[in-house]
Amino acid sequence: MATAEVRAAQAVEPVVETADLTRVYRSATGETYALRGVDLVLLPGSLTVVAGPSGSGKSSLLTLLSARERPSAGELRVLGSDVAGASAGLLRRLRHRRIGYVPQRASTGLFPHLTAGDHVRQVAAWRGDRHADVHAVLDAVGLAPRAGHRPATMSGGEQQRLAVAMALVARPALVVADEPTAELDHAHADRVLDALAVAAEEGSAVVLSSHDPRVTERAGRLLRLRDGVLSSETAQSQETVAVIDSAGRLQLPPALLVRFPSRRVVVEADGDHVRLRAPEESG
Ligand SMILES: Nc1ncnc2c1ncn2[C@@H]1O[C@H](COP(=O)(O)OP(=O)(O)OP(=O)(O)O)[C@@H](O)[C@H]1O
Repeated sequence: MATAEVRAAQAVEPVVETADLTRVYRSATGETYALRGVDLVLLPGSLTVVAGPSGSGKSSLLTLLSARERPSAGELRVLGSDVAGASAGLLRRLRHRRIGYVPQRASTGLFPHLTAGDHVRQVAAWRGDRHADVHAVLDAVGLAPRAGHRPATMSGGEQQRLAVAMALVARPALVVADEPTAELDHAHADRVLDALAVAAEEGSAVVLSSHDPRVTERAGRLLRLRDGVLSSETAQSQETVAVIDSAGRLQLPPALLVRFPSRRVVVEADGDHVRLRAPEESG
């Protein structure tokens, strides 16, 4: 008998929801399908790692999830906003106030005239937190001694850690980091991963991309991309956490969905548990 036990928890609003998400780059030489129909839900308090070979679509996915670009097709809701239909102004406010983003090349998000401390203070102000503990945020990524330095006098790894500090200050609801440990030694990579994990524990939805096994093994949830398609998903805990939308619809992960080929389910309530069972075959 096919059954699936789903923890009866309070419905949690997803931070990101995608359906059939597609990204096509068009150029004079033709079209490149970077993402082909990605279905994904990111919940508050989660740490998700996206892995996959070079060119598999990781940066394209993270750019969309951070509301930096619009999808070519499919649905993308970020913090309640439809990214395809939202105005440019609304997306800019969303990015400034509620989304921390670490670009693959950290230097692209830095201002030459600001010190490391000023960068973090500026982002905290965008997020409406003028009393953020800038020293603590820099210290979390091992950058407190560099608070007075400008980007030109910082190494690539220091700039990357500064980008992480800017992404994390004032605890945005969504943190998106594109290979945030690529330029770091093991000790600093661990420190950055610790800081990202703390953000997830404190309620942010954190999603990062990486090739590094040291990063992927720390993922609460590991998604593998291949040729723009999500090829597998692994959760560290064995618990199945599904999403119930406001209309009461339950989205089962693909591994459970196959247990219900008729797309019909018997729902049984038993104390604290709700049990989903495939109906008996008739005739
Ligand atoms: N601006 C662009 N114009 C045209 N094609 C692009 C553009 N950006 C990415 N692509 C293509 O889209 C596909 C996915 O690229 P993407 O950068 O998302 O992969 P990735 O997994 O992040 O790679 P890497 O690990 O090397 O950073 C690749 O085939 C890439 O060449």
